[in-house]
Amino acid sequence: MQPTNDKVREKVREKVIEALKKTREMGIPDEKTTPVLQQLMRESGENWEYVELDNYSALIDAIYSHDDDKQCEEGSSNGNRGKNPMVVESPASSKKSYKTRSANSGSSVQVPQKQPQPSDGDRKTRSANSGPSVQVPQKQPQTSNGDRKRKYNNSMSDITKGSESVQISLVDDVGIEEVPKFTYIPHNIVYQKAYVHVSLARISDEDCCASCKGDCLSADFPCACARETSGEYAYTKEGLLKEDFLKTCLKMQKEPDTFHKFYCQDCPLERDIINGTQGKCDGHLIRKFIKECWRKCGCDMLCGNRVVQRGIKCKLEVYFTQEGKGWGLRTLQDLPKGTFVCEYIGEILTNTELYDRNETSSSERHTYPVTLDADWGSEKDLQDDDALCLDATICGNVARFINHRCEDANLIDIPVEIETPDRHYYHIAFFTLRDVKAMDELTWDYMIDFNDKSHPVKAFRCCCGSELCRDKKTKGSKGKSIERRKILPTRKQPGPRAVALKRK
Ligand SMILES: C[S@@+](CC[C@H](N)C(=O)[O-])C[C@H]1O[C@@H](n2cnc3c(N)ncnc32)[C@H](O)[C@@H]1O
Repeated sequence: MQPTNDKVREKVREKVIEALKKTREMGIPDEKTTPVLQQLMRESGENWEYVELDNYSALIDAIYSHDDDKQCEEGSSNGNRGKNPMVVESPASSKKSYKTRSANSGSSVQVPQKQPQPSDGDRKTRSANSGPSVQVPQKQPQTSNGDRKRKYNNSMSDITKGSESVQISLVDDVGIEEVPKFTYIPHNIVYQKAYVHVSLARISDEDCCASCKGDCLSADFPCACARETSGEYAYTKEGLLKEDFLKTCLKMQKEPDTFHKFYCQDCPLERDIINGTQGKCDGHLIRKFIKECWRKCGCDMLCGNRVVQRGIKCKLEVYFTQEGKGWGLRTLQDLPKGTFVCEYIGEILTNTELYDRNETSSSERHTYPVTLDADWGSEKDLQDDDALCLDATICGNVARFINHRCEDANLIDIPVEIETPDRHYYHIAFFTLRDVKAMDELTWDYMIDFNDKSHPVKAFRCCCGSELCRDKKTKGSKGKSIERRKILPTRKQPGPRAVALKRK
């Protein structure tokens, strides 16, 4: 049954009253709020979710922006308006805009905003060659009423610089953070010594479906590429991951001890080069893989067994979280369970290279290396010069912003075999574990054992906010057995960058 117009009007009236109550609390009179609220509603497609977000921060910002614009215009007519001599503008930084977003459509309405007048000389400039960072982050100047700091929405319309088929925006609702410095890459890249052998000759006839045509999912029988998943495709016709597959992958994560494990004689993850010791292997899960059709297959690019290789399709946004986790990733559209979100992309390094990189680089608060399980179960034990990891610190994609959440994260990472028929190198793809609503943060469980006292490096203090957060002071409790990720490489001296998001 449709709600009546009266009911809708009543609901809107209540929402307006709530908004005015909030702005009055901040000493903003209704006559200032009302026109800005009306404009914001028009521009956001009447999206109250956006207006109310973060305790009405978009509305409050818009009111102050409106004030500043007026002051700018007055300054201009007085002949005072001009460029801040302290700011060296990059082409993108000169396009500073106040941005409204529609949570449902993911589309954005740009309201051009004039450069605010400099109140002091504390704006920082950015070099043009430091990755996709094109903003001029500013410290917050005082507003005219002096009691509330003016927020600036540092924003970028597309952090991918056109390298993905969708644009991915970045916003700083808090307004204080520098835009992250990194180079956006849409595909993994070998750093120097990592051995990744891609060649069509390595793909045997049994490892591809050369005789297929069109869409493998529509054929009467599953093709050779479905062999990995017991003769069934991992994807549905709608392009979602199948329920059963998702369930098993999650069970592997939650109850690793109920699955078969491989134990190495000389585990690369337990080597401590500094002390010259070798710990006992904890065992590695033989994980479930997705195998996608690829170049040697006869099907076409729109085949339903090619999802990850077609790249990001969801509307995503990088934003600055309020809980102390730094930047995070959220979806701008509702995502059904089993949706492919993005791959974890970075430079492919050997363990040794990662170790050397960590030794020479300055310590940073956030860490971005993820290990690949690398050939567990193969005949020879892996050495650090062979075992691979993905490091998104310098070069990476949007996945480098996905924060950790203990136990009830909404994403899961699943290994995907595409162009190499072995398990030495593969892709790490993120899929939704349940239906996710627009504007929800996307998170995955890094599987960190926060209680592991024996570990040389303390993981970050977790602020995931989950009721099931593992980073709690559990006196006398050893915590439950989890499939741990550990620091890579183990010979790294304790330091904040040494925590790798490692799966064991
Ligand atoms: C892969 S990065 C995620 C993006 C990062 N927040 C940023 O600003 O670039 C991993 C880092 O984010 C931070 N982080 C992720 N999840 C967190 C959590 N639940 N609590 C606190 N910090 C977290 C930690 O500093 C961690 O080393």
